[in-house]
Amino acid sequence: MPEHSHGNHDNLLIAVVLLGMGAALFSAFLLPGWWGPAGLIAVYLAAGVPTALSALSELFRERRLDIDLLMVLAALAAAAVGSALEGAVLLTLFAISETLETRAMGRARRAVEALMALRPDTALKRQGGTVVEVPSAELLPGDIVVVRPGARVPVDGVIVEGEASMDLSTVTGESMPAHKGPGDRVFEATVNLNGVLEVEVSHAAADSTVARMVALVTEAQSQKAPSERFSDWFGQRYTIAVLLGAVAAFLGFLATGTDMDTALYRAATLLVAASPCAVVISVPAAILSALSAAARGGVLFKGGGALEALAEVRAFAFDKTGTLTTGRAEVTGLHTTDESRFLALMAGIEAQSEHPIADAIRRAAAERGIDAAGVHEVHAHPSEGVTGQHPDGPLWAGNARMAARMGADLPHLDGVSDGAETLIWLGREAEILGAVTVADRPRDSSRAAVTRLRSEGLTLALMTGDRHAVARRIGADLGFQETEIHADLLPADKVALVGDLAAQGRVAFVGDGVNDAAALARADVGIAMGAAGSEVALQAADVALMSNEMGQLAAARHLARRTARIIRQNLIFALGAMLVLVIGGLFFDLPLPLAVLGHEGGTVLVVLNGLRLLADPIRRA
Ligand SMILES: Nc1ncnc2c1ncn2[C@@H]1O[C@H](COP(=O)(O)OP(=O)(O)OP(=O)(O)O)[C@@H](O)[C@H]1O
Ligand SMILES: [Zn+2]
Repeated sequence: MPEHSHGNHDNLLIAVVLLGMGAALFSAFLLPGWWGPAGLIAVYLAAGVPTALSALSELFRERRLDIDLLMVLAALAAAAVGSALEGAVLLTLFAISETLETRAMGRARRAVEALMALRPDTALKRQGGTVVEVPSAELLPGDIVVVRPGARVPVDGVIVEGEASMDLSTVTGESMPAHKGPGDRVFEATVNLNGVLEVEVSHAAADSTVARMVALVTEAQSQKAPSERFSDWFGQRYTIAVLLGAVAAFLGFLATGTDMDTALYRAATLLVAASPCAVVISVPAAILSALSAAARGGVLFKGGGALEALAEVRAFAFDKTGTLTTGRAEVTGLHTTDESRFLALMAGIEAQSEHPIADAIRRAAAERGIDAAGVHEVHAHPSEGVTGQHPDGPLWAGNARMAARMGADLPHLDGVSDGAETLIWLGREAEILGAVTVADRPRDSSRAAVTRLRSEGLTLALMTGDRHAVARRIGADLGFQETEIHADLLPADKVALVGDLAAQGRVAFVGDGVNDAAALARADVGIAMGAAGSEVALQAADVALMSNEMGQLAAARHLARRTARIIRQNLIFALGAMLVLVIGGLFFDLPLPLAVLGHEGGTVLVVLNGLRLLADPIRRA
């Protein structure tokens, strides 16, 4: 809690404060004795001195006026006019509420670190013919570990043998188990429900997905959201104003004939009544909780700013491939005279590409037992295709735009050229060697998510580098209207379109981090899907959905809006309470202990209200 950095009242100090307060009250109301003054001194020393010291050091070192200084001043003023007991009540309640706040905020902050505790300490590592138990931290990429049924996976890796249902909820927030088999990635801390797996380690424990999630959230929590910057700024200005106001009120009371002691007491009451602790802590309490709740549901916000921006988004723009669609394309047709040579060249030129199209082509070749030809000097041309050198001469593979760049005239292929599947041509300079159609299908969760966002009155857009016919087929399937579908886009076109949307309000761009980093960056909120295991997506976005579950999008937006609502509630409540207390102090002789109770009680209440977000069930929304 750097901004509300009340001194750290540790347990011992709190115990001394409570004991001292007990003694002072006992002496005041039951049996007077030396323990009364001793108790008061104990309270002032244990609660006041550490706070005063840290506030003074902040004042001189960072030139910041800590709100807590107001509390100490008020307590001293109370003591000066002979109301030391009331000053002690103030310090005691202050110390208690500080402790509660610190605990609560710590809980919100550490909710994500709890994920770390789920990582198994040891792993069963295969060594020759046997299996030995080793510390997970010592596993290296390439090691093979055995994961028994019911066990948590000790590292990030790829399954080499075995199949199992896996509970991925710790990473993705999805409660439905997923089936995983050879070649699939598995993540540290997820649970193998029923199979025996052999997993090849891909990352050391220190840079596993879970470790990176925790690091990202911790980083996010340390960043200030815009409204947080406001409440800080407000806290600073306002603290000075309160100090001056109390002095003015003191002089005012004197001028209107109040005696010295009463005037000082009432000024001290005002100091407490008007101090803005609750206002300052309203925002961080809500944001810390929301960031943690989201992360446990598999949604990583890169900071409070992303959370606040998402609450205000008016338009969602979607990338198609790998976002609305599964990104696992299939080759659906070959149009060539020599299929094996064609596929060998295609697989060769696409050997390095990470585009889903390339993956589909490589799989199609592998299924037919065709080896990829050796193609060198391969260059990717975003949104067009790839070029390379084969011993027989240069090669290119790509769409109509790529063909045009090569000066090739495209033949008309009946039922294909005007079909609704992605069409990739293979050519050598101006000569066409053949074509392949590739189709991808919408994710199961896309339609419901799109419908839901639309029903909430948001503007939607589909943006793709693919051709119109494909975009229209997928778009219509998902309920996009003709005018919302934009195809044949270059990455720069996506950026420009996002800019157009941004003219009407905040825009979120939802992508997969492949070829759309610029649009993700241009949008007010860049959201990456399927970020578990994809470094690019994690880096490029403001919000990363660990799973491929589109439903998380609406859930994340709900959490963001709920956070904004709770922040608003908190601010209104905090300002309202302050107003009531100040009016009480100015006109109704509000006793100091009541002002303190109202002040500290209000502060604790806004923290607890913020903490409600910690329970937000993002994964079920
Ligand atoms: N490696 C590649 N091989 C062949 N063609 C490619 C390759 N990369 C891109 N293309 C061509 O460029 C088009 C646009 O690609 P781009 O990556 O911009 O969009 P996309 O990922 O297919 O779709 P979206 O924009 O919806 O994500 C593809 O449809 C394809 O025709
Ligand atoms: Zn306070």
